[in-house]
Amino acid sequence: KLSLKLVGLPNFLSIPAILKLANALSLGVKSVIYTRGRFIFPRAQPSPHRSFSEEVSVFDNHFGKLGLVSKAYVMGSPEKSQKWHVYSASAELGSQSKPVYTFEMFVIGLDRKRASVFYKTHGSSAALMTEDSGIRKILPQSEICDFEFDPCGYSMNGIEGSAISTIHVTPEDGFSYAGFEAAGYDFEDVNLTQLLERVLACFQPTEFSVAVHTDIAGRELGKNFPLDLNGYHCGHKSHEVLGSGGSVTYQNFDRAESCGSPRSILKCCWSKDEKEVEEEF
Ligand SMILES: C[S@@+](CC[C@H](N)C(=O)[O-])C[C@H]1O[C@@H](n2cnc3c(N)ncnc32)[C@H](O)[C@@H]1O
Repeated sequence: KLSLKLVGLPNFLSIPAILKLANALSLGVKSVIYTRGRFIFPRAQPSPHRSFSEEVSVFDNHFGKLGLVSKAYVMGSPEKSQKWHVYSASAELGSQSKPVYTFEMFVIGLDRKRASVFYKTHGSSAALMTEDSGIRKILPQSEICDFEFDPCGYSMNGIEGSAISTIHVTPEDGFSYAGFEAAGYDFEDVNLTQLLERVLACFQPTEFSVAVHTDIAGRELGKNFPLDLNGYHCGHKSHEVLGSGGSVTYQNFDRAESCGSPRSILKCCWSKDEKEVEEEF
């Protein structure tokens, strides 16, 4: 299994190189899944990243030749600009008995104080950012390799047995966002709602979306998740069955303007003058 997280501009040039290396090891492709958020300033992007259909045709060109059958979806509310694009291609229906779950969160509009942790200073370090942001507490048993960018920004990869996690933070005010992904965890052991709340506590975003992917049909976790989340309004929820027999559940959330509940882990301290990322369609 090979997992690539591409932050910023996706780069598909690695696909032929990966297929060539796999071929040299006599490894075939059983299934492929590609997910991405919305297209921001699509006309300013180089081909094939101006639209999802362009990206899908590149994937189909590579994986169709290998006999994989593909499906592509755009998930999310028609009223929301935030979307979840999913491309899936597979050679056969999954035959394993234990599902592999992937949990992805995309948070937008970070609380300024939380975002300030991810700015390089004289005394800062990636390890301190991991501690001070609360990222260390998200999956406390994981081994973390973290990196601080100059003048700001943060990335980490975590590993815990066969499970992995990754976080990438763009803290610049006005267009701040962060991505979190955890794959290979047994979400019967790791409570998904608590995991989600630990990620939210690090960033306290104005808006976020969650996607839960399972590679086996009928083993969805996302259907009744999250049950109850204080401080946020649940938005549109969508569910798609993938060609491989797996599925994706996707949901948007917006911060409630008043969150007086004593159970809330979130502070209502966002400023209304923070603007959403501008975009073109
Ligand atoms: C978390 S990084 C994304 C890095 C991504 N994992 C990569 O390898 O390109 C994005 C944040 O780091 C900042 N940054 C600083 N130097 C950068 C660089 N050389 N490449 C990418 N991002 C950089 C950006 O302004 C942004 O806030």
